[in-house]
Amino acid sequence: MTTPLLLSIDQGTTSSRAMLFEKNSSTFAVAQREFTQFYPQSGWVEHDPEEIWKTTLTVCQEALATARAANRKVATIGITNQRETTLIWDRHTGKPIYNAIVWQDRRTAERCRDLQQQGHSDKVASKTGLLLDPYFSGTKIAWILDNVEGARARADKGELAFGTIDSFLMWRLTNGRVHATDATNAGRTLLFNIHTNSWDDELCALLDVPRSLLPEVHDSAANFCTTDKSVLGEELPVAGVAGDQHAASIGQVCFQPGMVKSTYGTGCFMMLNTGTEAIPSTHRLLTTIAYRLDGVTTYAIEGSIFVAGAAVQWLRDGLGIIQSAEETQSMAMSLEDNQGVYLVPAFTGLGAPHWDAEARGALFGLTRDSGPAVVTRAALEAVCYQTMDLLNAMRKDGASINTVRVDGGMVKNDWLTQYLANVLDIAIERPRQTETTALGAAYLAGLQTGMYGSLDELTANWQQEHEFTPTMDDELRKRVTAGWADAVRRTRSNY
Ligand SMILES: Nc1ncnc2c1ncn2[C@@H]1O[C@H](COP(=O)(O)OP(=O)(O)O)[C@@H](O)[C@H]1O
Ligand SMILES: O=P(O)(O)OC[C@H](O)CO
Repeated sequence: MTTPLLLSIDQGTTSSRAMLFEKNSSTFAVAQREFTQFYPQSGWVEHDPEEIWKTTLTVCQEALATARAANRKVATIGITNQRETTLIWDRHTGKPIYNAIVWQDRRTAERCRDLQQQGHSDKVASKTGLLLDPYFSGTKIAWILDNVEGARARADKGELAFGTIDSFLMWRLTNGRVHATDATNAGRTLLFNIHTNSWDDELCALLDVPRSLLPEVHDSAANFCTTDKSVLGEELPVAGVAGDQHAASIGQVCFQPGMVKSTYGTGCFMMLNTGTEAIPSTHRLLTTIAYRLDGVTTYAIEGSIFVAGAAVQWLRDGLGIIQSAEETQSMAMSLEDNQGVYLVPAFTGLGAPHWDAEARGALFGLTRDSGPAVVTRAALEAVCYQTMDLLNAMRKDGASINTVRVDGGMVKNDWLTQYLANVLDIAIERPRQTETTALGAAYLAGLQTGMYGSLDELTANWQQEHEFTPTMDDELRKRVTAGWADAVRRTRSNY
């Protein structure tokens, strides 16, 4: 008998994807749909929750149809999702009361500044590992409650539910029977104490979020729910849930302290496993729950960059200077150097280690000769320099890092991955299976349902496809990284 497949739902910032994996981590099928990004005001980013649901349902149905056509059984579902993105819906109808406010959205910057000025930063950091930044869910929840007519009163009456996207999908997959999330997603709300592993009343009061809104929090591998037959045509257990960056760490099998992965999707997120100890960063990185298994929390230090692949999308959809993301590779390669041009893609502010919500993007060093290729190259280079800033901050925090495992949509770009090795001056490992986010969620579900007996079994599945080693001379590295540092300095809101 053939081994059953694992279905992973990867609800990302720009697309919803369903992937079927074999037990050995190879891909059996993929279905994917992009959806609309809404930018209603400067610094605001929203998604239509019904479009998120519809695209997710469609890709799941397509993947399940592929399995059925091949006479293959699907054992379980894992869910992974864009984190922090905030939804509030009516418990009775399941209808969201406002669009999803996306993690990149900056509308609560002023509220965060007020909280900082009132002296709440240290308390929030010590309980949540996070900073008071609009990136996280807490202030977005309060914004919806205070700006949608009647919402606060309905929340006080217990009529509304809050969830990150995983929570919303489980609600819909079960026709409203289950309101749950996992510890990694809960840990990104500013309301969850990552040391006691529970919602924190003091933080809920500080951010003005009623406790009645919040979902039940489980381990990342747990019996979350069983899908309703009327939704997917069959009852399937959802047995693994994790925020996408945490899932990517699992897919990259970063189970040992000191192991690092960096994922290049819409944003870029670098995560360093620090074991069962939560280590506070002294260089403006986040302390986060890497995963929670069997009630034991493994922690990580994370560097978060808001714009990576999003810069490539801007070249395509905003400027119209490329037709497809793939073209960026040949355009970057067509130039011998960057001609002194730097793009700081602070479209929605700067994330780690700067945390400057008011900064906005800038291009430096343009001349009359600067054309599409140099701007394209600057966008790719920016992704690498930003990763370098994160690596340096991790090193200043005391980490000893010799290799970085990379994944996500952008790392198919060999030029980018080589340039990353060049500016970081370390080896970059690209795995055979680069869909590590979806894979990580599948692994969690497989662990819970007994398909895998241990983390070691997952580790044995990981295979390197290519190692990129540095080829840039020190002098050039010094020159380009100094050029970047100067561009960032001039982009800061306090410049
Ligand atoms: N060959 C490529 N070169 C550069 N960027 C790419 C390439 N292929 C995809 N991308 C970028 O990667 C991103 C998609 O990665 P993905 O991991 O699917 O993102 P997400 O999960 O955030 O939606 C897009 O922003 C796209 O522009
Ligand atoms: O959609 P991605 O892959 O860029 O990930 C989004 C992150 O989870 C935001 O924190």
